[in-house]
Amino acid sequence: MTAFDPFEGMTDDELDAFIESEEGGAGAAPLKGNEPEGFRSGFVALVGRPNAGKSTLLNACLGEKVAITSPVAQTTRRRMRGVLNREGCQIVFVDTPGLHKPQDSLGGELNRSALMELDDVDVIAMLIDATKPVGRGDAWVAERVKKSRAKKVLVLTKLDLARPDAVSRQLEEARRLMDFDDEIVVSSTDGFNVDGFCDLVASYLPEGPRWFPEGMTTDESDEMLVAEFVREKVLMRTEQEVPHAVGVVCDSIESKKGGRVLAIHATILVERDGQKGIIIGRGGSMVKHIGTDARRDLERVFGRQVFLDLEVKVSPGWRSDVREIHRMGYAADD
Ligand SMILES: Nc1nc2c(ncn2[C@@H]2O[C@H](COP(=O)(O)OP(=O)(O)OP(=O)(O)O)[C@@H](O)[C@H]2O)c(=O)[nH]1
Repeated sequence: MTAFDPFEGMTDDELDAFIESEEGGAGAAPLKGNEPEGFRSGFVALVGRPNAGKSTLLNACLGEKVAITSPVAQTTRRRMRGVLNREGCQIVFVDTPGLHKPQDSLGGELNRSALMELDDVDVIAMLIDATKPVGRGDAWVAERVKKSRAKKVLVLTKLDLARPDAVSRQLEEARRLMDFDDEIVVSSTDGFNVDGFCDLVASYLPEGPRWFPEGMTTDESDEMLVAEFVREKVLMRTEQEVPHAVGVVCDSIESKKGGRVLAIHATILVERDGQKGIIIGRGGSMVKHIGTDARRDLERVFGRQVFLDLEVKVSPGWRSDVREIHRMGYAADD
């Protein structure tokens, strides 16, 4: 069962080429389509500090939610691609984990995953939050971005929250970080300049055929979408150290009742018994809320009724175990 069939519309030869080239994308062969002359296609990485608004901008560009978002820093734990097909171009956005000073193995792996993208894309959109002072964190990101040969676009986010004088100040500060090829201010929640942002990055893409079939929105598997939507609901409903200690694995997705119902089992992993108690809640109330919230989103994504069974387990110190981090699908090479 797949919600987004990544292979839809591909010939057998294209499928072989796609599989051989490590899931397609940067470094892979483009599809041989019959795009009109002048068709543009390429990769745009969204990078920046945690919470800068990368995943929210990705969802706004695509017009549907494929990446989870939350007020908790370091929500994104995987490099995720979102494909936007417009007249005359295909933009493959690459959402990356926020770049930050790592506190544990998970943080280190997240940085590595984000940095790996920088050399392999056509455009880097460096996002800076209009409401937070441009600081050492942004300078650190800029130093890494500078080394890439990609075109560099400064994107000032959350315009709806900032005063006009603060926006001008912020732009001046951001321009000092590096010589950007272009700049734009956006509000992803209001939709302000989201189309303009797509036009701008598209203008820097090289001419060439599509990289992904037209009907495809994301390269995430159904299992990963389930795990991420469940994790988002945990982030929304819990506080303090709990969100960072949570990992989610989707164990199974079964089609039932002639395909009308999906029975999904997922495990929420935490590091300590106390965190398990918080996730389960009094009389199981918290995990029930998380399940209800996630089920609503998943029914929309999969377009059918979902039965979601959640289990909570303790896996001490998983964030310090690189193998466990990768098994859960977080960070580079996954
Ligand atoms: N008001 C407003 N809030 C925004 C906007 N863009 C993002 N946010 C909020 O900012 C918070 C962080 O957004 P994300 O998109 O998750 O940020 P991110 O850069 O992907 O974060 P990491 O996963 O930590 O790297 C969320 O609470 C969003 O709702 C915007 O344009 N306006």
